[in-house]
Amino acid sequence: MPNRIETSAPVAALLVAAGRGLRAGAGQPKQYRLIDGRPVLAQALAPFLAEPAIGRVAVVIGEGDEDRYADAIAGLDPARLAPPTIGGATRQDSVRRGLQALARDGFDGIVLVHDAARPFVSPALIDAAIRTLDESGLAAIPALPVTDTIKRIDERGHIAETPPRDRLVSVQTPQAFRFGPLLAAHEAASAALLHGFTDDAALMEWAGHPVATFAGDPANIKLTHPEDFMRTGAGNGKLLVTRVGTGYDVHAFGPGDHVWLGGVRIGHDQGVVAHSDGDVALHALTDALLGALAEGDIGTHFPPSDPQWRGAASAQFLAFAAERVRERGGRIDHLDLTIVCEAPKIGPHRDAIRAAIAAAAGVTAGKVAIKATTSERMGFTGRREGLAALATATIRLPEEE
Ligand SMILES: Nc1ccn([C@@H]2O[C@H](COP(=O)(O)OP(=O)(O)OP(=O)(O)O)[C@@H](O)[C@H]2O)c(=O)n1
Ligand SMILES: C[C@](O)(CO)[C@H](O)COP(=O)(O)O
Repeated sequence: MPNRIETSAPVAALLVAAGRGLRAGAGQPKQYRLIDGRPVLAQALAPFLAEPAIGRVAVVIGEGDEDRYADAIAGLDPARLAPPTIGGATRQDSVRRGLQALARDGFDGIVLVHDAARPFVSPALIDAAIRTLDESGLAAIPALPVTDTIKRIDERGHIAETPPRDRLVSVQTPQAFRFGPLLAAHEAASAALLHGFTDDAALMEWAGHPVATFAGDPANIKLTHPEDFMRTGAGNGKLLVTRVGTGYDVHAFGPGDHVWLGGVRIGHDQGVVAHSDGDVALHALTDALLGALAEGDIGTHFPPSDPQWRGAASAQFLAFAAERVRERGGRIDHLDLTIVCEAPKIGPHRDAIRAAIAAAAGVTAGKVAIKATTSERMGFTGRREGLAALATATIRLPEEE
């Protein structure tokens, strides 16, 4: 826990929330959508309201968003929350209007400008912003090294330049500034009819001020596109609820020299009697996912009567079910599999099976558990007449209406 921050000047936070969220879609501004049942804006505000060094928190909202805003902040401590300011057509305009409102209230000191669309901002990052600014001067912003190679393209989309990567960073918010110079830079840019600045540090650079950096946080993403909401687990802005499905499959042994289990070909003195490749593990997992989705079973989607599935690789069945989870705005939390047979031995193939299942389902291997057991020579598996698999799938799906 860092020490309480002692600053040389009062600190305010300005959250810009006047955008329309057109790239994220979903019919409403993204800052009012829910993640884990809480509005994005409320999540972005909470750590600023909780920071004792911040004396005032101001929000810029879109015209007509007053009711949405009131709903979103219900339950937050209103004591340090200033009445909202109405924003402008661009982020730059919205920040300027927010700064002007703070100036009208007589504020001067340090201001942290933050995107309401970054709800995962941590107390540690806010702390770093204030400390770095207080120690370094007029402007301090969070920066992360880029991991992709960045190129500049020409108007035809052809590469014009590949700048050396070791000096490139991507920058986030909160960005911390001395209030007076930031407001002056905004006013000057506006007077010069320059409205294309995509962050506030760029205005300070334009005004000739040095801008320091401190370490950004990879978790502090800006929700921009629908996939960003998918990654957070916030399918369509609805609360995600956990659903569990189970699956079971058996196949009789028959002539052959191998079996397929969990997408892995395992040499054996018998094969299995099946329409597809007879992979009981993948069939049980497919049914477990379809059960959690309440979308029928493997036979509903891949009827054994359909010749196209003769000898089919069962990984495609599991991949289909996993894709259905994603198409419905959900995510797979865990896949648990038990294979029941006297032989072949599963142990030597466990890691390969785990990796193959993870690849087919599009999850990390850490979300796949593989267990095996004999049935102590009892029943059809004990008599080596066939093999069986049981599976459980735990997923999260947007709550039903
Ligand atoms: N006129 C605007 C535009 C943007 N923002 C805010 O600036 C932040 C970053 O902008 P961006 O991600 O571009 O949000 P939107 O403008 O809402 O998105 P889009 O461009 O897809 O419509 C967001 O918190 C957004 O609400 C703002 O206050 N006023
Ligand atoms: C301010 C910002 O979040 C820094 O990365 C970014 O520039 C905002 O860009 P947007 O196009 O307004 O989302």
